[in-house]
Amino acid sequence: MRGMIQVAGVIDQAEADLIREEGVDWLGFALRLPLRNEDLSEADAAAIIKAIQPEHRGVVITYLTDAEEIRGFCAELGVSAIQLHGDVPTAQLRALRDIAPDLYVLKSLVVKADNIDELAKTVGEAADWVDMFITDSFDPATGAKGATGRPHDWSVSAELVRISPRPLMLAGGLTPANVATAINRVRPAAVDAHTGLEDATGRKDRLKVRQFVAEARRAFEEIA
Ligand SMILES: O=C(O)c1ccccc1NCC(=O)[C@H](O)[C@H](O)COP(=O)(O)O
Repeated sequence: MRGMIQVAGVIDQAEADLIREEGVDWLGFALRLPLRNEDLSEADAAAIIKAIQPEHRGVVITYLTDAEEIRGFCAELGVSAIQLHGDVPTAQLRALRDIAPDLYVLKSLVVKADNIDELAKTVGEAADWVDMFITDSFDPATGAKGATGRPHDWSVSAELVRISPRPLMLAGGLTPANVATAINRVRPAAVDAHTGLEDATGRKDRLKVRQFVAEARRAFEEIA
């Protein structure tokens, strides 16, 4: 799985349609978050996910950490992929693989000022139980570990790509203007963007999504 594009923070059916029409592969729905309100209800997310055709995929982005709870939530929503953004113990990742072997699991690696050793250790410990890692940015001002709109030190993500036995998705402050450079520097298997594709009202801007997809596809072809 290489050259994959995810757009996160879907807020309703119209936005999901826009993202899909512009050629994005995966649609991320942020639910059960500690720091901010969800953009949509779980019932609305489930209805949108149900209508997603097999060439696309709905991914639930959450801070849940308990394997049983994660499995139950995915079943309720009808999703086949989960992005775990919290500090999930390795034992819970292993338990999740045991009870939901077909669930595609992405595990976040939140890049801070000096935590590359800790992230490398997580890659080593978690790789057997996850399908993909996602590097994302930390905002020290708010404590946010996602949807920060801030790029991080891409050399950290590049090193994690080098050592990880699993594919890695790059996220954090990506925009149409920087995604090609980011792909060339980090050489990830996938990219994700959220706030960098929004307009002034907080909805996804069609032109920004279109440009992001075009720039990312071009860069993925260059590094292939
Ligand atoms: O998408 C969210 O609302 C969200 C909230 C809390 C934690 C993570 C969240 N999303 C994870 C993502 O995959 C985002 O797209 C990623 O953090 C990149 O966001 P941005 O820097 O705004 O492009």
